[in-house]
Amino acid sequence: MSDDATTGAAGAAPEVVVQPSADELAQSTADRTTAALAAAITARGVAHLVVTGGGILEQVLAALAPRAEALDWSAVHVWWGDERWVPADSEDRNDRPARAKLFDRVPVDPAKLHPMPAADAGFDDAEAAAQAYAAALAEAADGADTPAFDVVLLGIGPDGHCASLFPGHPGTAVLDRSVIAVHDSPKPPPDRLSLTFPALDAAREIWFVASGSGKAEAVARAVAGADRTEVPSAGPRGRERTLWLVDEDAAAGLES
Ligand SMILES: O=C(O)[C@H](O)[C@@H](O)[C@H](O)[C@H](O)COP(=O)(O)O
Repeated sequence: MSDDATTGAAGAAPEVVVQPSADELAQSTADRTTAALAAAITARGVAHLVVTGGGILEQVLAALAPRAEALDWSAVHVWWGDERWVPADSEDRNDRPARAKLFDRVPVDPAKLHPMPAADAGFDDAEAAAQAYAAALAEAADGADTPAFDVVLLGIGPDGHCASLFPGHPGTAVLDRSVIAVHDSPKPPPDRLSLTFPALDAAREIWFVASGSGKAEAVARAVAGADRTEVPSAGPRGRERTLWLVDEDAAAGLES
């Protein structure tokens, strides 16, 4: 991975877009996602989307389903930014609501749907599963470690985490891999898989989506450019765009 990719220094400065409510945030983010993926397909014949778990992101995925006709979903690769290290049928899996709200409802190519491995998928441990996911990313990447994701949709925790990169956790210091196993996560369940900063920084566009007053302080610290080992959401920056898509409650701590 290059120095630029590891530091994020070359990434785009954050831009903030505020919507009046969570519903308007979900609807407008779905419109924006549809347009960005369609533009990627027009330009390159293929699009790479990264999704994660979380309440507002589930609303965004649900809002994408009725817009399916505006997009050639068969040309979209879907990757996960993080996943909980639990069995495939666990309610805790991030891919379950994502499939139920969107990917079971649109004509995505099953070969282009890339869930992170489940804990009962036959890997020795989460580390081996992380390596396998890194290999799948590299295989789709034309010589790089990861595809240049067209859109990465990230939620943010009240503590400032994104994906499964948590404040002060060892994962925030990993620069030599695209995927890590995470243990002792402060947010349950404790064992997870996550993309790393270098993998996220390789994206064309990173979009944080945040709703509610519980996120206001973390949003303000991240947008102000806190140390990413302390406020991980301050870290990832898209090469072309870093967008903060927030509702008024989540924007409450931002300077106007
Ligand atoms: O696996 C996870 O727990 C998520 O990927 C996590 O990073 C999530 O996106 C944020 O915690 C925001 O979640 P909420 O929107 O539900 O607060």
